[in-house]
Amino acid sequence: MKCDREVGLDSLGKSGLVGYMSALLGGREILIVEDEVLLRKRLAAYLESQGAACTAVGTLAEGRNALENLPLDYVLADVNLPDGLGLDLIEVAQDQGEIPIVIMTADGGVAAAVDAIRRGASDYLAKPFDPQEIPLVLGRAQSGRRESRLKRHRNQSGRGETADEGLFFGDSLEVFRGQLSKVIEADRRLSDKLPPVLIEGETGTGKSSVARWLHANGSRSDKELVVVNCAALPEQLAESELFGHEKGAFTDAKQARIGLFEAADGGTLFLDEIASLSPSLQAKVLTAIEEGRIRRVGSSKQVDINLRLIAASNRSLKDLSARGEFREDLYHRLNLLSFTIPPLRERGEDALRMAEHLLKGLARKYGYKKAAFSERCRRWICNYEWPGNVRELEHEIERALVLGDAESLEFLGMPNAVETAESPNVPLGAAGDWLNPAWSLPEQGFSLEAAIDRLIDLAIDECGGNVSKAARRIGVARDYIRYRKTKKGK
Ligand SMILES: Nc1ncnc2c1ncn2[C@@H]1O[C@H](COP(=O)(O)OP(=O)(O)OP(=O)(O)O)[C@@H](O)[C@H]1O
Repeated sequence: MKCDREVGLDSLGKSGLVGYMSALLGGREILIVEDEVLLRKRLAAYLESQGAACTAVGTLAEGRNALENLPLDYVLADVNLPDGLGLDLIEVAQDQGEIPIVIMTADGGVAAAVDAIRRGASDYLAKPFDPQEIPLVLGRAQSGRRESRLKRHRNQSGRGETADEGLFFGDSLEVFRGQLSKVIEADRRLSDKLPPVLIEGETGTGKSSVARWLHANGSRSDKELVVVNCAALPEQLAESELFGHEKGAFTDAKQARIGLFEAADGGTLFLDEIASLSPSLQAKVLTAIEEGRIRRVGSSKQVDINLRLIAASNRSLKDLSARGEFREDLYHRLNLLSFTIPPLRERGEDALRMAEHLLKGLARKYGYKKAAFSERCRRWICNYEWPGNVRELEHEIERALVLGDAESLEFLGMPNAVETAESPNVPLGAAGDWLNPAWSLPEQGFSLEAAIDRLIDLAIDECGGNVSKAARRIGVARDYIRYRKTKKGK
């Protein structure tokens, strides 16, 4: 965490560095708490030469007093002070409006540095250090503070209307919303060891959106949400991506790295398309959930983790496990709190309400004050099958808004005469229909994008979740499937 490892002084260039320092330190009030007189004076002289105003003291009591009474921007504190530990100032700095505090540790004081960060220090400087490092460390501390503020702000607003605003439930998902609220209530009571949640539904029905909603409205919203598209994980690296690895665990493991489970510790891990994981990884995920522990690749040690796991699948895990294509034990573990989001075509008039909700957001995004669907388009929204579900609807609206007449929106490929609500629905969503040679393009149009996605899903499904095999089966590169999946995930 020493600054020159992340932001090289050289990389700023001399004039850039001078500008950077004066912008950072000019007019700033900095408290130095250091009992070594010479170092204290040197630091103060350097910071003042950069335009900062310094208060330099030598004891914990003086440091506490200054923190409680002066309007400070930053604090630099030594660990060992004659009357106690400088680490005790971390809490005081936080109470005084989260003033960034950097701890100066003695030579080789790694344990103190780790302790300092754990207790909430912004960063540390290991002695001896070059005073020129200070502005960079303080700069990082300042942006870290900004980020945590922003995050808190987002979470606070996400807890109320804003999180709801993004997601439209409507009448058809009202029961579902009630169930999700119950999960959130139960979470608040449990606080620890939250049971996993499974969300199933066709592609584009909103599984990822619901996972984000659950996180944003839940008790862990101030912690990380780590999203993993299991279908896009490179096969050979999937285990180390999920669980991390030790240095030298495999040829390219030049450094030890934590995995996504550890990254999500304390927060939420969302495993999208969980059925794409190999059986051996499914077993490891099960162990992680049940024991609350993971093991990095190449390590003999286990690491405790405490997270909320949300898994999603656009294929029924029950069916897959009945066919032996998904581990039954993992399915049962996930099935405890499971929800299925219905496809858009089964949500009745909510399809139109959803379209209006999406249009509102998109019109705002593109700066349209007035935007509305044509009457024909409204009928089309109610009649069409929407095999790509909400995603397809959203893309159609966005395309129409950008390319067409915003005040009377029409979708590309919409037939001239849109039937009334009584017209029969053509089952565009089923894989067999458009693969059948006797099939012809239906009057009301057809989504090629959704057809490609469906074909890919079908291939993955038939190849037991093995993406490489699926790619060979439909004659495309594995990367193409990953590209489509990543594109969809956006
Ligand atoms: N209830 C909803 N309200 C508002 N927007 C929604 C809703 N459901 C889905 N969307 C939008 O539809 C798009 C697709 O949703 P999402 O990615 O959550 O679907 P998904 O089921 O996870 O898809 P996939 O199975 O392909 O991963 C997103 O842009 C999302 O914002």
